[in-house]
Amino acid sequence: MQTDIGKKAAGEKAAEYIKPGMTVGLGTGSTAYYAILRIGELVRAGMEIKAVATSEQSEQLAREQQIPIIPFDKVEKIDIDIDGADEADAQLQLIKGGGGALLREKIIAVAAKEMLVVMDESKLVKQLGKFPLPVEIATFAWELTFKQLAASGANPVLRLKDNNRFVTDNGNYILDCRYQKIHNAAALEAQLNSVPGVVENGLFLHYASKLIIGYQDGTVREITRPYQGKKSF
Ligand SMILES: O=C(CO)[C@H](O)[C@H](O)COP(=O)(O)O
Repeated sequence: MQTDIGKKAAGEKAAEYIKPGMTVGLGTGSTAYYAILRIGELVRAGMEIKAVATSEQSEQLAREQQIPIIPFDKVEKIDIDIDGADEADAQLQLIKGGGGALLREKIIAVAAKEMLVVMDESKLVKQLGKFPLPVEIATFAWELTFKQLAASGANPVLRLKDNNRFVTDNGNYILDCRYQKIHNAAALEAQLNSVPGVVENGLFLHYASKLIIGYQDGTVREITRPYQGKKSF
């Protein structure tokens, strides 16, 4: 597929930032996939790293690639998190969760010193919101949470998979909220987080330190936020 050239270029470029001894967060999706494959090659060539995964799917892929996955009680720091995005703007604000892994992805992104976002050129937008914003919700009385979000103008749609309700790795549902344009992402994030039943939302506003954008000709462009000296904990 043509677009995979950009995804592959971005994923492989991100792996260049990994150094021996690092603990790496492994993202989820078809672009993070290419980073995980490349990291697997590095590991099999002898590079010693540790990793944590943002989904069961990525953990399984990592294990197939012989990447050592460590339990969370052994994590002292996460040096780099490499993950995809559904949309990103030039301020490095993201919408994530198209693959349904947003909660685990956000937990890892917050803990990582650096978050590298791998994406093809189609994901870079002037304004967030065209991609429906995934909101993970508790299954208990989900219909009421749905109504609360609908009343706030979110235009939610319950995510389905094979005609059944999509269930996240955490046992929750996802509402895809169709805003079309998000004018004040920080205010929207605060409003969503104030609704009981909302577990997490797909706005990642402050976490990305670098966008690695892959193009169909195989080149990459990077947009970097000045390093803030962020610690894991
Ligand atoms: O947030 C995600 C999963 O929850 C993915 O990172 C996002 O959906 C991008 O995926 P892809 O690289 O396949 O386009």
